[in-house]
Amino acid sequence: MDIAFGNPEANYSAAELKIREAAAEAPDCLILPELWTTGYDLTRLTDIADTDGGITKNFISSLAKEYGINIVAGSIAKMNSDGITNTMLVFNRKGELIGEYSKLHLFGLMEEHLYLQPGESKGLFTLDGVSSAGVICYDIRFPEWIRAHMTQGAEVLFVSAEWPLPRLSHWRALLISRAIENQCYVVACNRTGTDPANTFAGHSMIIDPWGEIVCEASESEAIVSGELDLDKVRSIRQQIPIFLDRRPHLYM
Ligand SMILES: NC(=O)CCC(=O)C(=O)O
Repeated sequence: MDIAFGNPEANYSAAELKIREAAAEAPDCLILPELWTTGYDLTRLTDIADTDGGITKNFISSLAKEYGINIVAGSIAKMNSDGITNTMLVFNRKGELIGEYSKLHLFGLMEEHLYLQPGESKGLFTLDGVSSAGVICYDIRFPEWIRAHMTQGAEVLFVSAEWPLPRLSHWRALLISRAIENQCYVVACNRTGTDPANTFAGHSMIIDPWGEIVCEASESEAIVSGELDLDKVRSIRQQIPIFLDRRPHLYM
């Protein structure tokens, strides 16, 4: 989706329409992009961040429950007692909040470090019995961070992003690499449109554990969908058993 700069009201309305449109197809899971309620209006976050994520939690929880779908609700600027974090919220089919992950690596080029606090813990959660991980945008440049999730059994990596167009080739290459090296599905959602500083790349995509693209959007707004065959993860992990062949005691 495109994101209205610093305008949560407009973004909740737009997201609701899109969620209802996508939910009509009865998917198992939906994913939204990074900072979808505010965009990168960082200088105004103290006014527009969501306190404890309360508004977004109620909003997404009721949609997840209404349609009986899992929602990886991208990330939002969440106002906490000790600052603002860029936080992913994950809801199950009952509308229960089952995962919360704050972006670990803040992206200096977009001045995140000046306005946001980094997270301190992993983004692991289980959806419909599937062990999954969620990370945010710049995090995909840190393969060791993704690996730390995969060694704990994750089979699907969800990525929410606001990734700019000039680095579209990095977006695609990094996501495909994370899928191949971890033999996992990558389900990645990136915003489209522009803000005062950037034009964004779109190209939300799903990649299978062999590195093949299951579906990919263009630079325009779109709802793209694909099917995940988890047996594929398991058979590739048996065929080329990288998790057994690792020699981590020599890696430091
Ligand atoms: N929002 C982000 O974290 C952007 C990361 C990015 O553009 C990159 O090149 O890395």
